[in-house]
Amino acid sequence: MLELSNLSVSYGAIEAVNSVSFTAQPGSITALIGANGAGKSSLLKTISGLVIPKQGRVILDGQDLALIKPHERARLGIAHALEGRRIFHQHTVEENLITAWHFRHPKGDFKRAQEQVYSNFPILAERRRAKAGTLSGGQQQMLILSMATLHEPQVVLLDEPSLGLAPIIISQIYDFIRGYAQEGGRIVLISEQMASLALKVADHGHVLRHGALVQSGTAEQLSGAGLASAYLS
Ligand SMILES: Nc1ncnc2c1ncn2[C@@H]1O[C@H](COP(=O)(O)OP(=O)(O)OP(=O)(O)O)[C@@H](O)[C@H]1O
Repeated sequence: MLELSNLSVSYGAIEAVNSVSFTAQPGSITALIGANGAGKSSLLKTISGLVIPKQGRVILDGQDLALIKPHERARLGIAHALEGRRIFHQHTVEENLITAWHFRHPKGDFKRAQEQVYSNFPILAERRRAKAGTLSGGQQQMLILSMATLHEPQVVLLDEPSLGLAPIIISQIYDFIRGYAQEGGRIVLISEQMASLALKVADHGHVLRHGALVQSGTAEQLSGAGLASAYLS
């Protein structure tokens, strides 16, 4: 279980996250919903360790992560796909996968992991020798998700994975994320500006506004009336 307790983040005078607490269970997807600047990315960064909170705790399976550096969190099984398509554009699809594999000092079998990627997203197999910069936005997002999940991390943080993608690609990507969370009992957190998209894939949602949680519930509860007005203003 992942537990966020009373987390606050500031950048100088800017309060990005204000006393946020919630838990996320294995096998479930949690959506962080909010407008531009609501604090979603900052919250995800406190979990992967890229941002040090002003107060509060991040606890994974009972372990307080306060003193654990980002690269050590990655080895503990926390993967973070940052906002924007951060891949090596001049390298091929296969080279990007190899880089992601070696980045985390694996002991396992790369070939097997790679075949799993190509079975999840056959288009990546077709384009394995293409430079990543020549892929479509959807294919790049598939590559990013594949790189983030290559080591089968226990916790996956996805910052706006659907941004700028066509609905058919979004549903393909979300199907993969759902399977990844459910089949392996993993914890997935997704940040999304579009509540309707996030709530289609998530089990639970938390609405952030100006850094604070203003609404929480199951996806079904949040899909009801009143959500938009809670966070769009
Ligand atoms: N490195 C930084 N330095 C200063 N202010 C920052 C920094 N990163 C974020 N902020 C500010 O913190 C607040 C929350 O930003 P954050 O990126 O966490 O929100 P968000 O909900 O993820 O928005 P977006 O969807 O635009 O990424 C905003 O006011 C933003 O301008």
